[in-house]
Amino acid sequence: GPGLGGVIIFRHWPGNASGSPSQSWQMWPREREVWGPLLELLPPWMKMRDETPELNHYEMVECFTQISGDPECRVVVVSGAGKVFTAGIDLMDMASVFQHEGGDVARNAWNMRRIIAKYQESFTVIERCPKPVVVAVHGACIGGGVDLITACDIRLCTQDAWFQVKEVDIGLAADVGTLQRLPKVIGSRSLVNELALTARKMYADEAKDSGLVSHVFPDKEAMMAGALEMAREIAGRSPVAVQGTKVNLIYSRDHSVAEGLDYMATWNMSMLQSEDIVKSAVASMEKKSPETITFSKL
Ligand SMILES: CC/C=C\C=C\CC(=O)SCCNC(=O)CCNC(=O)[C@H](O)C(C)(C)COP(=O)(O)OP(=O)(O)OC[C@H]1O[C@@H](n2cnc3c(N)ncnc32)[C@H](O)[C@@H]1OP(=O)(O)O
Repeated sequence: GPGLGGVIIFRHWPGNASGSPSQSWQMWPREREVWGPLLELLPPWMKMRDETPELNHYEMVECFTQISGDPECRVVVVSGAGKVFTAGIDLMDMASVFQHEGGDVARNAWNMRRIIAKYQESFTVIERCPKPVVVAVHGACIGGGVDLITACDIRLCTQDAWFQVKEVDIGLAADVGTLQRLPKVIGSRSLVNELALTARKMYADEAKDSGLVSHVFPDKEAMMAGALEMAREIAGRSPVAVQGTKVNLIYSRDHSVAEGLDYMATWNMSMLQSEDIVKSAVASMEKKSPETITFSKL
């Protein structure tokens, strides 16, 4: 939107018209106006995604791949529509995707591995997107929802939010990111283990105390206002600086300090030559906010 450098909001709702959850993604009407014509150009198999659970991951991968390469977009806000943020995987879909009718174990297993990797990719694509992703959680955030939010950069929630690593309750070890990313988000390994092994609910205040979320808002309206204000602040800063910061934070999380510093030096040997630095330094000396600067698209 004007002045924002592009904030795109996608909503994940856990209830279809009849009230039962589905793994569908919906754009806000304003975004649909922009993206609608493009959706018409998609091949038919992509339009089948609501009916074909195994294809659902394409929506996330397609969406974030487009965002990654879209110079108009500088930051993303993900929120949920309806009663809760997300009820996690559609248990009805899961039954059909994972059921087996005989066949060779090795071939079944190989196929299963391929399916799991596709599901994993639908959240890894968020982390790989160089644009920061702010996620705003209200109500329940269950199972796959925790996988999703741990791949985001900034987590906000409402006072009524709760989080549940539910997988052990449905007989599986979480396999699309929670076990890998949650320990890097929450400082206490013991708490991560407890949440993942008992599937107990964690409510907003504990989520804040543990570091899972950085802000708790009284209600969804206040949270969305806070999320959009945060997005506005990020979008108002140099995209070279912002995207370089996200990429290097994630690289450093997964590498030693020495490797991270080495990567950073290689990164900034070109990025420090950006015109954004001169513009930002001049504005800073003139005591102007970076938001007053017009940065070129990236
Ligand atoms: C490769 C694998 C990739 C990802 C794996 C992810 C693993 C997970 O996500 S595990 C978590 C799975 N989710 C759940 O177990 C959630 C179960 N649901 C609930 O806890 C509750 O329904 C609720 C979301 C907290 C909402 O509660 P409430 O407001 O009381 O509504 P309900 O009456 O319970 O539900 C309404 C309606 O929705 C159906 N439903 C709820 N959750 C799911 C679901 N995950 N999948 C399918 N259907 C669900 C529920 O059965 C009700 O249906 P009716 O037809 O109206 O009875």
